[in-house]
Amino acid sequence: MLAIKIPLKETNKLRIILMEKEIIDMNYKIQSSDSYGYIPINRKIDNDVIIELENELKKKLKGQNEEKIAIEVVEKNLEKIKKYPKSIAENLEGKLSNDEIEELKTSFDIIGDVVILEIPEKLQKHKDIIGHAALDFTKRKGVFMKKSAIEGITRIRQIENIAGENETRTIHKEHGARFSLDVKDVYFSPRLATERKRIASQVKDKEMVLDMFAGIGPFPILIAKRRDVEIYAVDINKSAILHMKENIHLNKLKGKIHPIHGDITQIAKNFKEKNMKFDRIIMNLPGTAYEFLDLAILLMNNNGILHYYEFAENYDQGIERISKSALKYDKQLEILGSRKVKSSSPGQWHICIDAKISDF
Ligand SMILES: C[S@@+](CC[C@H](N)C(=O)[O-])C[C@H]1O[C@@H](n2cnc3c(N)ncnc32)[C@H](O)[C@@H]1O
Repeated sequence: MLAIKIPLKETNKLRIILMEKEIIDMNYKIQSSDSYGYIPINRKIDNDVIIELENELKKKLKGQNEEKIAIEVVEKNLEKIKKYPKSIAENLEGKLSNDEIEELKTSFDIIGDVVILEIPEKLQKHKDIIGHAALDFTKRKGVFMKKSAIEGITRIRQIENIAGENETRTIHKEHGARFSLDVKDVYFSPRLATERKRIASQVKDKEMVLDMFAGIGPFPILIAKRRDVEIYAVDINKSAILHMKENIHLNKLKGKIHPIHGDITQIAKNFKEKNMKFDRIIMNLPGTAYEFLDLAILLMNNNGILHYYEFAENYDQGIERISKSALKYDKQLEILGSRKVKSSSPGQWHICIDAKISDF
C-alpha cells in the first residue's frame, strides 16, 4: 500500500495536515521505524501535492527543522486497524441490503453464553448471516432465533440455533448472583434484572416471603443473598424447580429458600392448612396473575406487601383488581408505588404495582 515517509519527529504534524486534506487512510495504522514515520494514504499523489504538503508542514514548523523536511511516497506494508462494530446491524453492512438491515429487529437478549434474537419472517432466509453477525458482535457461544412467542402455562418459547454452539444450558450472572438454567425449558428474562434488585433491596431480615411464580428462583436468590429470610418459592414447571435447587447451591445465601414444585392453587391449600402467612408476596406472572389475587390476599399477613405484575397500558386495571380482592376479604389497600418494568408489545407494558394489605 502507499504511505508517506517522513522524519519521525514531524509525523504527527503531517498526520493532522493529511487528515484535513482527507488523504490519510484511516483503515491502517501509522508505523514508525528507522527514525521515520510511515503514514498510510488513500490515493496516489503527484509532485504538486507533495510540494503543497511540504509547504504546509514548513508553515507549522515555523522555521524549525525546515531544511530536514522531505516527504517521500513509498510502498509499505502497514497493519490494518481492527474495528469493532457498534451493533449487529453495523456487522451486517455489505452483507444485507440497507433496507433489510433497517427491517431487522436488533434488540436481543443475552442469557449467559446464549444470545436470543428475533428475525422478521422476510429476513429468515438470511438467518445464517444474521446469526454469525450476532455471534461475532456479542462474543457469546451460541445464537438462537425466536420461533414462537412466550406461551403456555410455563411461559417458554421455541428457539432455533442459527450460529455457534447448539447448547441451551448456561449460567447467567446478575448482581453478583449466578443462575443456572436451560433457556429452552424455563422462563428467564435478563430485562427484569433492575426490577429484581429493586424488590430485593426492600426486603428486611426475618420476613416470610412467598414467590408464587418463582421460575428458576431469581427473585428468591437475590433476596436470600442479602437477607436472613425464609422464602417459599413455587413453580409449576419441574425443570424450573430443578434449576432453582441448583441455584440455591451455586450462591452463598443468608436466607433459606424452600423450592416447591406444583400449582400455587394446590400448594396454597397446604399453606392454609398449616396456617402459614407471608409478609411479602411476589406475583410475577403478568398475563394471568390477577386470577390468583384472592389467594394472595388470603395468604398475606396484616401489613404485608404485595408485588403484583400484569401486562397493561396503565395502572388503573391492576389497582382495581387488587382493591376488589382486598375488599372481598375485608382488607384495606395502600398503593405504595407503580412502575413500568419493561415494554411488552406496542402500547403495552409489563407493569408492577406495590401494595400494602392491612386489616381494617
Ligand atoms: C413469567 S414467569 C416468572 C418466573 C420468575 N419469577 C422470573 O422472574 O424469572 C412465570 C412462572 O410462573 C410459573 N407458573 C405459571 N402458572 C403457575 C401456577 N399456577 N403455579 C405455579 N407456577 C406457575 C411458570 O412456570 C413460570 O415459571
